[in-house]
Amino acid sequence: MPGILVSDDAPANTTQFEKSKAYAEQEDTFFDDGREEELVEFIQKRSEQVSGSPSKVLQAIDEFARTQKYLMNVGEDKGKIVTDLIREVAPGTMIELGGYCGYSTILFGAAVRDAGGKKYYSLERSPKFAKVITTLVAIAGLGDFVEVIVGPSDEGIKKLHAQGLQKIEMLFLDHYKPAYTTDLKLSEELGLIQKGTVLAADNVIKPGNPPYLEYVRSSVAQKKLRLTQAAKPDTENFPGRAATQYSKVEDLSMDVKGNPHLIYESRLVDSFEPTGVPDGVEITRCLGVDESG
Ligand SMILES: C[S@@+](CC[C@H](N)C(=O)[O-])C[C@H]1O[C@@H](n2cnc3c(N)ncnc32)[C@H](O)[C@@H]1O
Repeated sequence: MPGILVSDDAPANTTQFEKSKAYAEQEDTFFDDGREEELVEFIQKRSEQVSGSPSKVLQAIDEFARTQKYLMNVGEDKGKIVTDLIREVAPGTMIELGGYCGYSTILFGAAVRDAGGKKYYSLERSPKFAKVITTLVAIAGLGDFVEVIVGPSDEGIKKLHAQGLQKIEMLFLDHYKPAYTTDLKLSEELGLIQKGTVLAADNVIKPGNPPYLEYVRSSVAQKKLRLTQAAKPDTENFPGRAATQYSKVEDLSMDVKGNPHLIYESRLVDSFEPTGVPDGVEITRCLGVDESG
């Protein structure tokens, strides 16, 4: 494929992609066409060998995506960026937006558990995919550690807040691309984003997420100024089919303003999609609140 750096032996997260590990190419229709059920069958057939081992279940999911059909997982290279961060932050709880078949759920759930954490929440809109996550998480032995919350992410965030969640320690954003910004602003309004909160956002290069990058890289003054201007729909400025990626444009509230006083420090970590296509993870840390008014 053009534009892809390849090597047979480079380790993950260097400037090169190890092509022997590439997933099957992404087709025009690349999810919800029966492949998720095929994956469950593939893993269940191997359950004796992989049961109770997150890393073995992940290897089996990778094997399916390499030899059978593409899966829209975060993959090994970008996954390592986030697991390294989990080891550093050691969050008590972590939330992901968009769980799909549970690859990130198992990879990051195990990392949070191994770092001494208490719970991993996976917010997944599709009841069918939520069932796949629950099945594979149970095979990996993480059934008691992971809670899957079925429904749109904004409802899941509000539910967790209503149940007493006071702060988001770590958030992985990997769902409907325009909802990254809206859900972050909602979390800000609920007071869940505080000094020390760490955000990891997938796919900020492929397919890209210009509104999210603009928001987390803005100063407090820039965010305050933008609030005085007319609001733009969150589906604007998306490349290709990113805005409609999950079959239809989701309803996103235009009323969510966020908290412009939160100070962020944000940086891109370059990496690769599991197919070898260049992508990156945006890592954002909340440094506190600007009290100057
Ligand atoms: C790219 S996949 C997630 C991949 C997963 N994080 C992994 O790496 O294994 C995106 C998922 O987000 C889900 N999704 C889309 N919009 C959503 C929303 N508003 N709330 C929750 N989940 C959503 C889709 O159903 C899909 O399963």
